Formats: sequence, C-alpha cells, structure tokens
Amino acid sequence: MEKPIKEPKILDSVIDTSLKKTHKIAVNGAKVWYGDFEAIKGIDMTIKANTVTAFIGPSGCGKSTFLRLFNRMNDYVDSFRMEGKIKIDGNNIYKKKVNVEELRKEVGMVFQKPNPFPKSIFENVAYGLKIQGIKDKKFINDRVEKALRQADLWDEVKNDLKKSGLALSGGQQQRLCIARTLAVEPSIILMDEPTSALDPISTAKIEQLIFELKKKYTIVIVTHNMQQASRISDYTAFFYMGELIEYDKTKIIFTNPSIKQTENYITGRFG
Ligand SMILES: Nc1ncnc2c1ncn2[C@@H]1O[C@H](COP(=O)(O)OP(=O)(O)OP(=O)(O)O)[C@@H](O)[C@H]1O
Repeated sequence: MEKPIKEPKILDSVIDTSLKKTHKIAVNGAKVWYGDFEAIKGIDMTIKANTVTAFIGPSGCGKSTFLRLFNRMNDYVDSFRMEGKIKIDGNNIYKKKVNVEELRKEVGMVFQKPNPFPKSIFENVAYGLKIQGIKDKKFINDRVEKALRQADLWDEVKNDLKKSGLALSGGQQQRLCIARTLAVEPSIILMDEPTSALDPISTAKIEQLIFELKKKYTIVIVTHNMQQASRISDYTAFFYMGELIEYDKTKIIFTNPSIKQTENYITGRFG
C-alpha cells in the first residue's frame, strides 16, 4: 500500500499544491528595505529539494539578508520591510497566519560563529525538543544521539555528554550547532558562512557533512569561499548590489558563466 503523503506542519490552510511538488523554496519578486535603503531589489528564484545552493557575491550585496528571508530572521530588525512572496512547500511564509516558531523548526539555521548555549552537550542538542514541551526521556535521548551521529560528532562526545558545549573546539562546536539544528528535524538548513571561523580540517569535516546531509535536507549556504562553493554546491547564485546577477548549476557558474560580472567576481577581478 502506498504511504500517505505527509503534509508539512506549517500552514496547511494555504497550501498551493501546484507549487508544492516542484520546488522546495520559491521566491517571487522579493524586495527588502532597511529603512529607506533597498537591500534586495526584486529577486525571483526557485530552489529544488535535496540540493545544496551556494550564495556568493561581494560583501554587502545582500546574501545574508536574502537567506534570512527563508526563516524570517529579518523580522527581528525594526527597520526591515519586505515585498514579494517566499513559498516553502507551496506555503507563503509571510502570510499573517504563519506560526513563525513552527516555520523555524522546518527551516533551521547555522551561523557564522558557532554559538552553543552555556549548557551541556546533551542539553544543547535536546534544547529544541524540550522547548516544544517534549518530555519523553527515551525519545529525547534517541533524537540527541541521532542528531549527534548525523553531525558526525557522536564518537567524539558520546562519553562526555554532560560536558559543557563551550568546552569543545571551534569545529566541534559548529558540529554541535548543526546537531542542535538537526534534532528538531527541519527540512531546510540555512548556513551563513558556517566555516569562516574554522581551521581547514574542521572546514573539510563540515563540507563532508553538508554533502551527506543533502540526501535528506535542502541546504542553502552563504560563502565567501569560491572553492567551497564549487566543491559542495549543486547550484550557485551570484548577487551584486541587491540583485541576483546569475543563478545556474555550479559547474556552469564556475566554468562558463553567461555574465561578465560573474566571471569577473569568480576570477577575483573584483569583490
Ligand atoms: N540590520 C540592518 N540594518 C540596516 N542595514 C542592514 C542591516 N543588515 C544589513 N544591512 C545592509 O544591507 C546590505 C546587505 O547586507 P547583507 O548582510 O545582507 O550583505 P552580505 O552580502 O551578506 O554581506 P557580507 O558578505 O559582508 O556578510 C548592506 O548594505 C548592509 O549594510
């Protein structure tokens, strides 16, 4: 018997079934302002499920602002205003009825600097489950182990789960933050320069991890590292001054871009 399709938890009431099957994320006419400053100037984009998409471009071009539209992190900024539609699984996430907490469970985020809580390794990973009100100890233990295994950290910490998350190395802390994100089982993971504070070995581990994670998750990553974008992503989007200049398969962007500005940027002629 065929398994029933599991509806996403967010926004069942506004599902647009025509979009749902085609794209994980669909952006239509996105514009962002901080006060009077227009940071994103009308961008359309679709992102497929189970892919890694890299956002590249010079500092200040709007990569992080655009990324943060996908889990409504910009909402924290008082001067932020946006126009356009961002749909996830066909649901417009800026509709009034959206439960932003639920959205952020579905769309997890990993930041530039590892930011574990001043709590034990176990509590860091269990945090998201506990704030959801989950009390079943076995369930929580199993989820914590699963998330730490997925983040490739389990073997290094399994005998030290009570140790402070802050006592880990920078690379381990970042994998802990990835485990914390995975524990609530999102379907999208946003990463904003997740390796820029890490040494090359830790960076290689996270890159390997991203490659593994895309089997189950849709990953969008902001990076300043061109080699990283070309190593780990399936698609690359080049931004410049709030506009999406070129968006294509990573191979094409890095070997045969259509637009001169993209070529200049990836060959280091500006930025
Ligand atoms: N909270 C904010 N308030 C006002 N302006 C902001 C805010 N956040 C970003 N900006 C402005 O919006 C523009 C885009 O910033 P954003 O951080 O998205 O760029 P970016 O491409 O991610 O840059 P970087 O690579 O340096 O992180 C910049 O001009 C920035 O100064």
